[in-house]
Amino acid sequence: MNHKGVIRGLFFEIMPFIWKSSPARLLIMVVIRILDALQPAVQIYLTKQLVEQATVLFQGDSKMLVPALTTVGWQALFFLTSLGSRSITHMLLLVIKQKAQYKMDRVIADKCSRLDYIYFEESEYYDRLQRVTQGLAYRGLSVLDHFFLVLQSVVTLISLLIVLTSFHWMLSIGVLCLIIPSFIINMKLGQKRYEQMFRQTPSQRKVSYLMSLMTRRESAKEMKLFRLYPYIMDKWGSLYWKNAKEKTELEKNGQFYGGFSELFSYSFTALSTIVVLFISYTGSMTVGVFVAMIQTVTTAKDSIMLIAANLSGIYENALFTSDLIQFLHLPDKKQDKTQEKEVVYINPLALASGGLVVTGLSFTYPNQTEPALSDIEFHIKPGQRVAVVGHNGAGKSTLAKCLLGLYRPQRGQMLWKGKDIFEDDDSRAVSAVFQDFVQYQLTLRENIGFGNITSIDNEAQLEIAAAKTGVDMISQRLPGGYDTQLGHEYEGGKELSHGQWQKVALSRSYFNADAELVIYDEPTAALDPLAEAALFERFSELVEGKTSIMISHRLGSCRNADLILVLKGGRIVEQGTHEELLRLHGEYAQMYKAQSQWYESVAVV
Ligand SMILES: Nc1ncnc2c1ncn2[C@@H]1O[C@H](COP(=O)(O)OP(=O)(O)OP(=O)(O)O)[C@@H](O)[C@H]1O
Repeated sequence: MNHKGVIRGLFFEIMPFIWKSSPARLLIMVVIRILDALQPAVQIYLTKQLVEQATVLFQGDSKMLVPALTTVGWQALFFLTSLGSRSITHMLLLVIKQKAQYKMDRVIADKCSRLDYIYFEESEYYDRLQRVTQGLAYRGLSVLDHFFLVLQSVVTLISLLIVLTSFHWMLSIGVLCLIIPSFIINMKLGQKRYEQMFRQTPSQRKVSYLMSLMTRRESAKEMKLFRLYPYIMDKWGSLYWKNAKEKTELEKNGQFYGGFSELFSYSFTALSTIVVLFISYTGSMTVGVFVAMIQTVTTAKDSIMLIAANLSGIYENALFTSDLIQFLHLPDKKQDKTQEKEVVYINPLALASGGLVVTGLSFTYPNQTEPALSDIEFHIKPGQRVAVVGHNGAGKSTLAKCLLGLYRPQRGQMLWKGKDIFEDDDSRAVSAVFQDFVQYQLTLRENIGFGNITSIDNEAQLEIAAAKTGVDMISQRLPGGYDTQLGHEYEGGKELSHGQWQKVALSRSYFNADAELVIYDEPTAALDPLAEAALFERFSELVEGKTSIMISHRLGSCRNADLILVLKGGRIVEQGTHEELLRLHGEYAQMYKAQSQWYESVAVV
């Protein structure tokens, strides 16, 4: 984003966003800050008064005592008012920030919910997400602090400039000139910090990843077993220090140029004092006015430095929030420019019989040249049980994700009951169990109920879904039954075995009674042989009335399927029933023979 874009984003997106999150509080803040900003001018006036009254008092005129004490009283009153307003604004700002943070986090989560799943497969996405969340937590809302400080300093400065101009116009011009070097230096530094953060995001992410390898439960087993700690720690350390040194280098430059700016402002104050001294030499000035002038110049200089620092602070933070703006402007649907507009022929007979019709489906992952799926064609009639088999990397999971509408294929069509899967997002009609299913660190009830969130409180449906996979038995052994917190991440959570978690994931898919198409990607990989056999025995009953697609490496489990699709190198190389495929003596027959031979040889041993 260029300078203009950053400023536009700040004024037309970030500021209105913050404003809308708490307009009344912000308005009160603005009023209090403006009143507060007039304080220095009033204090300088009162100091001048006090010095002049004290001078008269020192000359032995005791009548001046009461007015002098009154001035001290006013000073104390203003001090107390400013103290009160400071704590009010502190509290107001806290609530404003909480509200804005909440709204921003919601907007980000909402955006994530709308983005195509394919974004989540890209490293650039994670880099950006890290910058966005970091930018928000540490930067986005600091704009607000900087804004208020600028507002307050500008009002203070204007009031002081009026005082200075009444004394000598050159002093006002001099004060104003101070802003230029300070602003430029701070702005350049801010830009450099942002560029550095942008450059370092991938390696920062790697630093966090390496740290998590050393601290997280999932990796602890292998880290200890393979004695990886020293190696990973070295890798983490060198990357950590590479980033840290770059940051130190930048800050060193910052300090150097910052020193210049300080020197410049000090020279100005010294020069102004000399000018005021020369003028006072003419004898037209009282001590009170002299003190007031010096104080005005110093306070005005401080206001200028504050304005410069905070303006560049706003710019720097705006650079950080520009990532947020770009993130929020990402098109929800990832448009693939290479998408071919070729018309794909669809068999009208297949279409008429309903079910799932897939024609000419091709899909290539972003940043890849080789397609993961090419020219996939098949037809599944309503209620059929289909198995998808193939070697590792053949494209089975990719096909499942395409069928679930998670990936948008570059070519071809997938029609469910005559409607394009991608265009017609009726997610309630589809359910799935993924290879890498989620172990929600929440209650067992939620872990199952998430299969159909609208029915999460339906106790009877929960019992049925749990009974189908034996989760009802697991629940009986848990202290809080279905309301037991699962997992190890939070206090009081009960951890399940991987196979038990898989049963819970299966129950989740059964919980969606409305699902007409169910896709299972290796649903029994973690189950013990008895549990797996029991599940397959009842499989027909479990998926009764639904169309099901099961990806499995265990070919024995596919024997009863109505249709078996054999994938190889992203293409369907064979399709038919178990008997038909065996008769072909092709890929499937070879895989089946290899597996059954292994079982037989194990039996002989
Ligand atoms: N996110 C991704 N980005 C790029 N390429 C990918 C991605 N996921 C998978 N692939 C590639 O796509 C191909 C098909 O992968 P897929 O996961 O569909 O295979 P699979 O048949 O399910 O394998 P397995 O049996 O091992 O689960 C592989 O060559 C794999 O390297």
